[in-house]
Amino acid sequence: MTRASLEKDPRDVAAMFDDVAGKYDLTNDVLSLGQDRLWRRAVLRAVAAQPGETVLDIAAGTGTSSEPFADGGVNVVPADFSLGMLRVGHQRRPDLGFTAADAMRLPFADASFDAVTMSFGLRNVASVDAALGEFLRVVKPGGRLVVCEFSQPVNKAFRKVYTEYLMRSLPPVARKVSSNPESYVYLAESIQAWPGQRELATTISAAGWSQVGWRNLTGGIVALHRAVKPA
Ligand SMILES: C[S@@+](CC[C@H](N)C(=O)[O-])C[C@H]1O[C@@H](n2cnc3c(N)ncnc32)[C@H](O)[C@@H]1O
Repeated sequence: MTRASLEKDPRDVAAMFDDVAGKYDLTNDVLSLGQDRLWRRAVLRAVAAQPGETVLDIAAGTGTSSEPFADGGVNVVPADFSLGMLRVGHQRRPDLGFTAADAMRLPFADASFDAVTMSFGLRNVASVDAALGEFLRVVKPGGRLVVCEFSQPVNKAFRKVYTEYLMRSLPPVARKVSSNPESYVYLAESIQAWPGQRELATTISAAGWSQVGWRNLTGGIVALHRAVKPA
């Protein structure tokens, strides 16, 4: 994945995450100024999994987004298509059943999960519609979808400061802490190119999901979109 290219060829995306896997969690903590921990707790609450339910955490990476579920006694399946991320995840949490899977062609039967969640993954898939369709297929009727993704700060002045941080401050910091600084330039550019809250909600509805809504976190830097599969 190069600076000039925001084309999301699945092989390039997987290779980029293979490359950053070793330092992924450290870099995340530094660049989000620790906010990522709050976002993960919010995802857990939004999914609201009951004991005995099974949740697919797709694009789970090193499993950091799956851990709150596992630690809360929920059956969580962390799945990702970057073998490098899965390897680091397995070293960190050998108790989690890491699974190789592409969000656009999931290796799971219809209606196998009570909920599907995806944190900071949807922005990277080549076809958002294909992924949303696959999530709908593998979740049970009445099951939930929770997407946690970077979004648009709602306050204009805050949005300006944040855009400065994203485009000017983040790349030099990433250069110091990451093994692949180019990937953090891609991060900044892909966030800028990503649709806002309302537009993403419309895309989720168009894919067949009902009761679509969202909640902003950290002033809209991140949005949690929630939806239900029609019964
Ligand atoms: C920014 S990381 C997020 C990891 C984790 N969910 C978290 O919150 O820390 C994005 C992950 O999405 C994965 N990914 C991107 N496109 C994917 C796809 N089509 N299928 C499966 N995983 C994908 C990448 O391999 C990477 O591990």
